[in-house]
Amino acid sequence: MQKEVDYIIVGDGYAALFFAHQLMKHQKAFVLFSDSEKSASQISAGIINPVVLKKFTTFWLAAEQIEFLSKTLNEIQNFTGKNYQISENIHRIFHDEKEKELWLSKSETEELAPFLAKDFENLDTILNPFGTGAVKNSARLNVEDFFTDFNSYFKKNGHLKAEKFDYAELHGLTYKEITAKNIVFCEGMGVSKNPFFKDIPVIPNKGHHLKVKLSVKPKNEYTIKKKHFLFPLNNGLHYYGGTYDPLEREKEIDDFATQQLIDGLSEFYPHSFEVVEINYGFRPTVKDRRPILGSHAEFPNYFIFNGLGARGILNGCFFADELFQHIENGKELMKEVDVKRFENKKFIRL
Ligand SMILES: Cc1cc2nc3c(=O)[nH]c(=O)nc-3n(C[C@H](O)[C@H](O)[C@H](O)COP(=O)(O)OP(=O)(O)OC[C@H]3O[C@@H](n4cnc5c(N)ncnc54)[C@H](O)[C@@H]3O)c2cc1C
Repeated sequence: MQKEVDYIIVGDGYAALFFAHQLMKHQKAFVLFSDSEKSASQISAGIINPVVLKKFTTFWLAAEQIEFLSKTLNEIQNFTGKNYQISENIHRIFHDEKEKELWLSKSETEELAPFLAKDFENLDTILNPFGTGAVKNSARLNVEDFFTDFNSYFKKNGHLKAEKFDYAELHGLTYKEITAKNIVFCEGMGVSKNPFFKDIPVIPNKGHHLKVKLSVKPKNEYTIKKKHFLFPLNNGLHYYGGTYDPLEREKEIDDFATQQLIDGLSEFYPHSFEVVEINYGFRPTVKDRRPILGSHAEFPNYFIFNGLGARGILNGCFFADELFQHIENGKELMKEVDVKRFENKKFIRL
């Protein structure tokens, strides 16, 4: 039987789920295609962080994105019954006194005052001779429950198509038995197989994380950051990651990245730990570090939502609304994120 919907969403990561939430909120009919592969989103740390922790700077729209995420997670709670925000601030371990001074001076600036706490702390169990600084307004997403619950919600409400979207079966706005008004492609690095958007320059940046069993657990369970993030999971294990391995493209675990993580953790965790699990994923990144949104030049009802980079949660949440407002209400896209910025470049065939 033929089915008519407002939207088809292709993909099941942060881009797809935050866009789906906009559709749920505005009572639009939709189906979402999920190929059930573990997405980069599902292996992400879930860190919500307004500060670049190498240089102690903030980034484009950080404050607006943090505020919007909090509002959105409250709205999502109305559908799934849970709020996935874990309000645990990041504690950045200082490498030396100089870094501490830099943090302090930055915390006086108008831009960073809302984010950099001035009272330093010394944490138990780990090595932090120069102390740690807390990032105010940082938090964490309960990644596992977020994806499990959305999946159940989609199943229960008839939104989920648990299959790979086969581009050859798409004819205009009809896909097999489904006809849609719009199609939003949210495939992360899977975009390279999409005949309509494959030439958009989305670049993979591979990342690994470990799940570890710590022999001595910190008394206060903060999110701790030195080279990577360490934080507790629900099951007694800790998450440690992730690496940035931009030159790696193989779909397998890299020994080098694994060792980098073991060394990184050993640097500040002086007790024994056991590596229980290793995972990897590919961040969809863009050279200009801006997401990619907008419609296809020839097929105006085909949309791309990609390029979320290392900030899938903040970018995904904020720009899902931008894209929805653009499609439904004709709101102009910010030029920084509009897919049109790639038009007229010779490597693009839009
Ligand atoms: C180790 C690591 C740690 C990270 N930590 C954080 C973090 O702490 N905070 C943060 O904000 N971000 C983090 N990120 C970045 C974040 O994961 C990405 O920005 C985000 O996952 C991108 O989301 P996406 O929805 O665009 O793509 P993806 O998460 O890759 O999702 C796309 C999905 O679509 C599916 N798909 C593709 N083609 C098809 C098709 N034809 N049919 C059906 N399904 C299809 C894919 O299989 C995939 O499941 C991390 C990334 C990594 C690798």
